Amino acid sequence: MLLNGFSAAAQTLADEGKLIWPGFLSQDEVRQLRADMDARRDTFHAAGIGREQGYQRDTSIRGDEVLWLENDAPLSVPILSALENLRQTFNSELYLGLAEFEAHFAVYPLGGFYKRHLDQHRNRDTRVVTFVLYLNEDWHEQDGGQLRIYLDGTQSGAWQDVTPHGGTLVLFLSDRFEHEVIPATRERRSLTGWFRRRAL
Ligand SMILES: O=C(O)CCC(=O)C(=O)O
Ligand SMILES: [Fe+2]
Repeated sequence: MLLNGFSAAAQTLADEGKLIWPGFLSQDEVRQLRADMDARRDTFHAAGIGREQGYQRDTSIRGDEVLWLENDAPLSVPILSALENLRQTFNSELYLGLAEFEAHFAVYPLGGFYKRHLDQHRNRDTRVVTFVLYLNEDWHEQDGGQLRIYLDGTQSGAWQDVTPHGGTLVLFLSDRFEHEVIPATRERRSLTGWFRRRAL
């Protein structure tokens, strides 16, 4: 796991609003986290959209299954403490006032997708930075499953596709980039979450 370069990552996030970081985890670490997911596979549930009264499950919008992780969940790779260090770096370098993070494992079944969306909930904008860490083995371009990041607000606007190679970490400002998950021809896994400010 890369434990340096966090300051440079903060700078890129400040300059560009996003950061693609291939090789954040080694393939061996990816395998270990996949095993952690497998051990918890029975406890995953269909992901929803919105929160509290607005919460709903809608498989026409997203088709993944998730397992929320406690911040001290015992995993084979200390990824949660690395994310905690990243949170602290973003605070000290960028004054983002990130109070905490939330994270879940996600599994998209074959053909699964998540339609274009913004990660902030309409009534509670506490999500500041989104992170997605891919946990796939031997992913190829033709397997699909790209994360499509829209670079401006318009439907016709340009986008950037990220192939979900195992070990790649993606970070972006949650209120800036709409994005979607393109269907894949195989199961697609990740650890996804958000650095958040405290609700006012
Ligand atoms: O898995 C991805 O690439 C992105 C997932 C996502 O957009 C989300 O969970 O909000
Ligand atoms: Fe998202």
